[in-house]
Amino acid sequence: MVRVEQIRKAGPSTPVNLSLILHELTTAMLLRAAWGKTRIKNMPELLAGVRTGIALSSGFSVPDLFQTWRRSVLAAVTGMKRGLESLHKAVDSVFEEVIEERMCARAENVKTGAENVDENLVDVLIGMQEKGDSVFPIDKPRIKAFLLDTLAAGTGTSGSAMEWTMSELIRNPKVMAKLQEQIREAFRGKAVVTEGDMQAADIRYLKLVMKEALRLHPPAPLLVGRESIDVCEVDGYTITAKSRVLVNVWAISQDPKYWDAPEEFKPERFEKGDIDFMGSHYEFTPFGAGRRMCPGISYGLASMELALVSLLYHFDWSLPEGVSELDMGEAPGLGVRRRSPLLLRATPVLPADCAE
Ligand code: HEM
Repeated sequence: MVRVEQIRKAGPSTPVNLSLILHELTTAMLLRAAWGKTRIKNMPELLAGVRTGIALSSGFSVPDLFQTWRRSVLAAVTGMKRGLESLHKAVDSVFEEVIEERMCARAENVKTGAENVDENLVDVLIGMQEKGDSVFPIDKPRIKAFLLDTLAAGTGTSGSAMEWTMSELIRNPKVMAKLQEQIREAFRGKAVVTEGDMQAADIRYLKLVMKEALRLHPPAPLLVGRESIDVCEVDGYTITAKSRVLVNVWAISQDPKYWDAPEEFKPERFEKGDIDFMGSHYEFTPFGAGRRMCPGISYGLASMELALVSLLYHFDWSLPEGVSELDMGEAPGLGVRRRSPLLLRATPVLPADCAE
């Protein structure tokens, strides 16, 4: 799971770039689930294209302010059209190759009568295309759009959630110590912690820590933009029909109207009460709400739990020598990423030590 060996190799005195490790990990995990491999050719181009797509599809853009023919003219003038075309060029050939490869593998399996034991998301989508669904027909462009959506929505978000959680734990050593104690107690003596171990253990404090990190650092702070269907009034402002609406989850989840000492990292605030992130408590919606709510919530939470447990079970974490305070600044942009990479020292803790 987490590159425990890679981190261990760095030794306790060399800081590891945890931001990089976590983002590579989430991308590799998603690629494996989506199309069955963790590395592909043109990977940097693909990931750069995905980032461009996120930037172009989120936030404010001048063409959005107009609803007439001016929108398409402005899209050309402001470079938005050019950006979308280069994004298409970067990602389309990669997706084309992946789909072709899986189609050949499926055809080969049919020919030889072999079972597809490693079925992945692309296989499932091709299967749906072959069956033909009259209500929700799937064709190749839709498969590509689905892959792009999953890659864009599922990698940066999980990686960012993990790196902010580790950042808050470093800043709050008592919380880190309490969590590590529970994790090491739950998995006493195990050489590695597996998904099965995690399900059996159900470490409640970890869930509270993750909730609190997502409250302070929601990875998609403005959610996915909505369009109003009818004219409506909010706080005395008239919102016309077909307006682009952005919901500022970041501000809402730090609003003192709903949260006591909102700027403090206090996982215990979730101990009592039933606030969860399933979209029915509007003061806390890091995964959004309603029909466009994150469909990857279970996958995202499970991978976050497993990565955090591995990091906290196997290592003690500290700031690099000579650094007394962690930079908690956010990078400009619409995803809330750290301004500087998270560099930390990792001191290995042997499973045998956890059994003491
Ligand atoms: C901690 C991790 C994650 C967080 C915090 C997160 C958060 C979100 C949020 C806030 C939205 C927008 C919801 C709305 O507007 O109501 C969203 C949409 C989405 N998420 Fe996630 N997500 C995470 C992980 C994932 C993963 C791992 C996947 C895929 C495996 C995924 C797939 C998607 C998809 C496909 C959408 C819909 C995009 C669209 O509507 O076009 N997410 N996510």
